[in-house]
Order: sequence, then C-alpha cells, then structure tokens
Amino acid sequence: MTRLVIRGARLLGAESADLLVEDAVITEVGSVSVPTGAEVLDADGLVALPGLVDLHVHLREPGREDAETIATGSAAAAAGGFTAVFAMANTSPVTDTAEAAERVLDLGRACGLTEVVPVGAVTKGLEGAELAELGLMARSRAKVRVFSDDGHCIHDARIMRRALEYIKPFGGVISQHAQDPSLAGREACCHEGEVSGRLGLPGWPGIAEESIVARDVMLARHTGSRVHVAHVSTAGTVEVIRWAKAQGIDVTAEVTPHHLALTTDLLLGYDPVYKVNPPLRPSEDVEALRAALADGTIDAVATDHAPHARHDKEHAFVDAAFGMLGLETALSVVSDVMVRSGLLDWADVARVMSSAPARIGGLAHQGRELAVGSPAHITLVDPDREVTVDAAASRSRSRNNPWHGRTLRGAVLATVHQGRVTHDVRNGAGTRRELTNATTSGADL
Ligand SMILES: NC(=O)N[C@@H](CC(=O)O)C(=O)O
Repeated sequence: MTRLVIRGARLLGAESADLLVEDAVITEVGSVSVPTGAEVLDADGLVALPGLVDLHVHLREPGREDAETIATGSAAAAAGGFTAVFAMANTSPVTDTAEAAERVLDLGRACGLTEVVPVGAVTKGLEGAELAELGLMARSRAKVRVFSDDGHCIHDARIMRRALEYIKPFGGVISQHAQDPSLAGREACCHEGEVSGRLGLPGWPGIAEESIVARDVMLARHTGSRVHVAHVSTAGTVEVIRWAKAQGIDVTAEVTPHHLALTTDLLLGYDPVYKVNPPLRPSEDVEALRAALADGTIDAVATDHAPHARHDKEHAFVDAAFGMLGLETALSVVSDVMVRSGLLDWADVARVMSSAPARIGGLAHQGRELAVGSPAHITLVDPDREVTVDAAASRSRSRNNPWHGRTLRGAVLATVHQGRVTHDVRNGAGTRRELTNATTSGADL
C-alpha cells in the first residue's frame, strides 16, 4: 500500500487539517499521525481543492505531435492542478470512432499524470453532415459522454436535433462551438467593432454566437436533451443562457480564463498570440462573463488550451492559427481576476473548476469533496503566491502563451492524482518532481 500524508492544508469551510491518502483514497481527515514509510507533503498555508477538471483541451495527438502530445499536455495539466481533462476530437484522425476514443484513453492512462477523457466528434470527420458513431463511442471502454465538433459549429439544425435525441438515453451532452458560419466564417478573426474596422481584420460579431445558442437551447427544450455551450464570449450569450436556465432548460456553459481577463484592444499590435476563436471581446462582455460566472449562469471555467507550433502561429495575423495555451495558468488567472476582486471565494473556485465540470462531463469520481472515502484527486494552491509567467518554462510543447510576462497572484503548488503526487513546486519555482512513467520533456521548440 502507498501512503501519503498531506499536512496542515486549509480545507474549504474548515480549519486546517491533515489528510491521509492510502493507495488512491482519502482514508482520514483531521489530525493524522504519520504511518512509517508514508510520504509527507507539507501543505501549511495552502488551500486544498478537489482536483481541477477541464472540460475543454486540445492535446493534438494523434496527428500534430509537433504542437502537443498526450504526454506533454498531461504534464501541463498536472502543473496547472488538473486531475482530469477532456481532450477535444479535432485531432488527425478525428476522434469519431470507438477505436479512436479508446486510443486517446489508453495513451492518457499510459502517461498517468492526469485523467485524459476523450470527447467524441458529433459528426464524421467534423464535417457537419453525418452523425459519427455516437452510440459505439458511448458503449466503448472510453465511455464517451461529451460530444463536440469543437473548432466547427454544428450549424445544421437537423443534425443538432438528431444528435441531441441520440445522446439522451445514455445521458450524453453536446458541447457546441457556437459560430454561425454565415455570420462569421473561418476567416473571421477579430471581434466585429471599432478595432476590427481600424485594423482591417475580418469581423466576428457576437450575434454569430448568440443566434446559435438561442437556437440550441430551444432544441434542448424540444428534445429534452442536454446542451453545453463551449467558450461563451459575449454578454448576449449570457442573457440567452440565463433565460434558458430560468425556463428549466437543460443547458450548461463554460467560459475560458482568457475571455475573463483579456480584451479586444490587445489585437492593436497584430500579435497572433492573441488570435483565438471565439475572439477576445470588449470589456463590457468581459464584465458580463465575470458576473455570469459569479452568479452561476456560467457553470464552469474551461481552458480551451490550444497549443500551436511556431510555424502555424507565427504568421501575419490573418494567416495565423487560432488558439492559445491555458492549462498551466488557468487557476492563477481565475485567482487573480475572480478571487482577488471578491467575485468568487475558494469554495466557488472548487465549484467552477472541479465539481461543476466533473458533473457536466459525467465523472462521478472527480470533483468530490475532500472527505473520507473520496478518491484522492487534490490540488494545493497558495492564494498569495505571485507568479510571473514564463512561456519558455511551460510543460506544453508549444509556446503560444498570451500570459507570458504577466504577474498573477495565486498559484498551484502541488497536484495529487489518484493518490500520486504528479506536480510539486512547493520548494521554489521550477523544481519538478521526476515522474517515472511519462515522457514530459517535449518542450524543445
Ligand atoms: N479555440 C481556438 O482558438 N482553437 C481551437 C479550435 C478552434 O479553432 O476553434 C484549436 O483547435 O486550435
């Protein structure tokens, strides 16, 4: 049996306590006498959260291992405090079969740094025309519950309706990338408004998101099925979701750390690191997103971690790939933007970054309160630690990090996944525990 004692952590709603972890389960909470041979992790002054869960990451394997692999993405996840991440289906080949989903599951398990949960494509090849093998993916070893064509909008209402009907019996959910292609095509790369006009960049109006979300909540009501709105970016979308929830429609939503913190005016320097889909929005939208996360209209924070190799990102703005890194900085951004301002407390952070995403994604063993009998997925946070983000120090294989050089207050210092310490920088920045069964040294670009 492996034993770990976490000493003196601040538990939510309680005084400091020790946690005894035996194998992968919390077996004692309180004042623990250290058993012989146990590993001791001193967590004095650190807040203990249930392991963070990310509903939305791009790990690029298979197909684009030059940008990220499941190993490097898992290492970035562990460094960010995540004990489960949902890997989007827009890989090459696409995760649109049971075999493809099982492959992602197995690669994640082989790394063992975080739980890698495959998201299944809704349509074959993400082409929007024909439903993928949703039932086979759900019944596979991967037990897929979250389906998404992320990167593409399911714009055909008939396909969306059928997908919602199909996934209902097994409790699935469709995570929609809301972007009406007739209002914002793939060329649209800047929030439509003053900045897009000034820079001469193709505009991406909020209505392209809002109109799809409005349609989808009505389809969810019609089918009695469940829809999840990926990366909400506008105040108008928040209004639609708020209305739908008030009607009792089964809709949930996520917001990214970058949409909670960064605004359109960053594009004025044409730096492609700020090119992301949906685009950064003006401060009025950012304010509405923060308020919606605080009042529960938006259920969860999800990173949309989107690594890209230099040769895809370092181009003129219009030609560069969409997307930015997010796994390693998410907790610090949420702490800096939402906790310091008093909009969220740490119990709320546990909800929006752990229990709510675990529930939405159907992971009963994640997001649990840190109590006797719970699986040992634990994230230890120093709420006062200031970190200055250094893109070069990332565990990710890519460097498209919009937070580089910024100082954020609040940081993950250690992560425990299934009772194993998968990340530990308590003794100074950069100290990294050697991990036995994973190759994490991919950052060589
Ligand atoms: N969110 C992003 O900006 N990028 C995503 C998917 C997408 O292009 O929407 C990616 O896979 O890179």
